Amino acid sequence: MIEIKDVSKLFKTKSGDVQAVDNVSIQVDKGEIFGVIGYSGAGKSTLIRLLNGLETVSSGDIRIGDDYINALSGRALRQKRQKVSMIFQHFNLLWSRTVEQNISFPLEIAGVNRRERKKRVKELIDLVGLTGREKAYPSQLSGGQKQRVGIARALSNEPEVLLCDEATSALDPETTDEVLDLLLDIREKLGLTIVLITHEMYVIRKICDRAAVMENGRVVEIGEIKQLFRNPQSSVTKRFVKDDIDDEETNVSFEALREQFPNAELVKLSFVGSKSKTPIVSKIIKKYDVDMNIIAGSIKHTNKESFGHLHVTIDTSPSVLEAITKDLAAENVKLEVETHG
Ligand SMILES: Nc1ncnc2c1ncn2[C@@H]1O[C@H](COP(=O)(O)OP(=O)(O)OP(=O)(O)O)[C@@H](O)[C@H]1O
Repeated sequence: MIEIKDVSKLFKTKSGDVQAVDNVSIQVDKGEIFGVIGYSGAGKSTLIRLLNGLETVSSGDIRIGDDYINALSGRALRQKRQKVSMIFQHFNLLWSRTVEQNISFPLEIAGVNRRERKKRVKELIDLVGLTGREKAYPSQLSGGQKQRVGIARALSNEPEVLLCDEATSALDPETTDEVLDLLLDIREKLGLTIVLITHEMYVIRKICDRAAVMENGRVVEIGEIKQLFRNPQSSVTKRFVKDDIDDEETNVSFEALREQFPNAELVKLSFVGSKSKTPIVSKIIKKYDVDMNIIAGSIKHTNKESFGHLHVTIDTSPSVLEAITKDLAAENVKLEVETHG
């Protein structure tokens, strides 16, 4: 559906050249929710603006559907933009227009007749759950409702791709969840392909199928969400994953534990999906006759499955620990030693 091939973007500024996007290649399948995550300045905004032709590539190609975005201009580009629409962090609504007038606006520009517009606007209002709020002005809506209007407006011309530019960054956690659920729902109902950029790993985990991690304009890691969480490779991915996983309960103080269990190994067990239900810990305790204490644990959910971590102490010899590590690996549970006893 989307093919970004060897794309670079260089900005020439008075204070020198800025390589905002550096030789990036990404493919996104039809119906996929693909996330791009990175800290400020990583190049996410530039990349997403290249996708809808708001910026032009310095080199490389971007294909969406049958069209090469960099080969389009003028009317052809404007038409393509109707099929590659976008929602924004600050909603970008027209403040003097009501909800229904905002949603109708792109249809007016596209020359859709009044009757058709009315029908389409009603469908979209139902789809995003704003029935009853048609005549409200943006200033009368909550942040979540404003983003719903943004989503409905972006969907008005039946796009193939929806680009989300930090779409939930201005929202509180509960409203973020509502908007993310709406995006999942829309993907389900419309088979839409979604590309989102964010600096929040939570957003990636909650709805994306795959993600790319950017740093200094480059993609440093790309993969399925499960893989990024289970086995992050780059230091920046590790930081994002850690920030998302480490809630207060799992913030284990290793120093205190070392004092409490001076002879034990402190280990982290990571598991995915159904394995979280099998009695792996009790099997290991019985088989090796070892003492294990569960210190902390957490389970997180992605749009496909759950994965979790258990922090435990094991009082045993290095050779038995090695055998346990192998047994667990066969069950798809990763054992990492956190501190040495
Ligand atoms: N129009 C521009 N002219 C010059 N430099 C730019 C321009 N747009 C972006 N940059 C630079 O390109 C780099 C990448 O910026 P970009 O906005 O794409 O990153 P980002 O990951 O989206 O960060 P943020 O979340 O802060 O927007 C930064 O160094 C930025 O200063």
